[in-house]
Amino acid sequence: ARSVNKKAGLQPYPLLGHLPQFLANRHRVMDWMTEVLARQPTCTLVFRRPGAIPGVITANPANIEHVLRAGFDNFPKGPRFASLLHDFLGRGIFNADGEAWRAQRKAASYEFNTRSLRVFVAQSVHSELHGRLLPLLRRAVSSGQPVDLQDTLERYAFDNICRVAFDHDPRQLPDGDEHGSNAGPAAETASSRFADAFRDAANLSAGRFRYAVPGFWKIKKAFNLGSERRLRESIAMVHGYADRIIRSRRKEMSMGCEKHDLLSRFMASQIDSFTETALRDVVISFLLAGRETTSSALTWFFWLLSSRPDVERRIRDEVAAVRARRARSDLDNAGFDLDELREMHYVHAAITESMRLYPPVPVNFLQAKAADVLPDGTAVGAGWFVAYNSYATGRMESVWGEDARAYRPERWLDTADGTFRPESPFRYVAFHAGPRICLGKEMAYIQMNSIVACVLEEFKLEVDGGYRPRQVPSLTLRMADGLPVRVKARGIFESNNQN
Ligand code: HEM
Repeated sequence: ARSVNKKAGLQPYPLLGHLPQFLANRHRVMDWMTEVLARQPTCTLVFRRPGAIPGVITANPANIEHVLRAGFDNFPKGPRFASLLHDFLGRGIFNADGEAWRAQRKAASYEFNTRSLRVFVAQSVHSELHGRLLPLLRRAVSSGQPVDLQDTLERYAFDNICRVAFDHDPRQLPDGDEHGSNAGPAAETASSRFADAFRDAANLSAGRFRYAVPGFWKIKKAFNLGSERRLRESIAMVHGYADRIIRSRRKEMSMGCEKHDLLSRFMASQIDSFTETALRDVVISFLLAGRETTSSALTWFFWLLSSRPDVERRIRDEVAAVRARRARSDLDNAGFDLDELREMHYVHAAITESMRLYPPVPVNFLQAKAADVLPDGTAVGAGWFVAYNSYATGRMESVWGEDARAYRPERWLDTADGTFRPESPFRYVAFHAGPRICLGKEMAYIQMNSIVACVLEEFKLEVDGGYRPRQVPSLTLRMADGLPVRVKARGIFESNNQN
């Protein structure tokens, strides 16, 4: 009787609150939350655990709009969230509130909106794609060895975001002419140690969110034990490495060297107001934001696509049509420029639709400063957490209609002219919404659309039909065992109508 009841929603146990139901469903927490929220009268649950302050979890767009926009100042990330990530991120944009956040947001928004950054991003995406990712897939075709697509895309994204954030190349994917394993550099280098330490620091920091006894990590930290010791070591490695890059960049810039990456732009415009530690915090926040998000999005996308030849065919048709419209002088250009990517409405819709069902950031926590009442009437106490669940919101029939669970890129296209129609960001909350909406959204789409167009033009990625990925909701939604794919070349003479 205490499980989900259609009328009354999920009932808490005396003393134990919702903890027993939560623990019983831990292995499928996102789908469980979706079922629970779908049965709540307003897609919102007051969540109770013994000995902890309650909180609200919602998949209701009106509530989401309230906490992310109208009530923005009352719903910061808050000290609880900030303390978990502070050792790693300091007061970088991702982990800051109030004035510290506002100043960084203002400076970063300006830089993210320049055309020159967009061009620099497109160049970095192009060289990583054509110089490394596509050659790696060609080698996988020849060797017949399966590739872990999730790992490969994470390496791709890390190389890419490091270049964009501070013009550094950690070489997580080997160059096109380097042979050896399918992914990963042959020898351990300072760069690969940095990348490994970054991965550990991100995973171990995320692990702090998962303790059954919430503050237990603080005791381990005080005694420098186990995961907290490893976290301390990996953070020291990441910080030391980033500090060295920042110091040498300062020298280069004082000698008049002009660079286009985010760190150099920040240094050029904010040189007086940002200390070296503040610059490092900003860079690390960017690396974290760009590392696992696009790779998570594309991993789920390619998995969905592997059972949808109809969608794959429409993507290939659209990409071929864009190529066919090219002027003769451009025929040798292997990639797609920004204008061509903008013409690919179906590609854009197919990726967007995939993130509706598998948002890279599946849940996001805020903390109420003062008591408030949400638009659906839910009362929130001071200090409570308020989480919006993007995974559940993307699957609510009350938001998306009866076919909410179906993967249907067409729902994003104008029926008259086939152009992409954006949704309200409070219904489609994959990129967050309101004043803190993701700064890298456009950059992410340049990267994702380019990869999808170029990979599907040349290859077919096959996934074993029985493969059911297990989800790990870390900071991002990942597959516990990666995504093994077999890479097949598309024949040169293959018609677009075959898959
Ligand atoms: C598919 C790809 C991506 C998705 C789905 C995504 C999603 C999000 C979400 C949900 C947030 C809010 C997180 C929070 O407040 O806790 C966010 C913030 C942010 N994202 Fe993205 N992101 C993506 C790619 C990127 C990339 C490539 C960058 C490049 C640096 C980036 C930069 C940022 C930054 C700087 C913030 C913090 C904004 C602020 O707090 O003012 N994102 N993103």
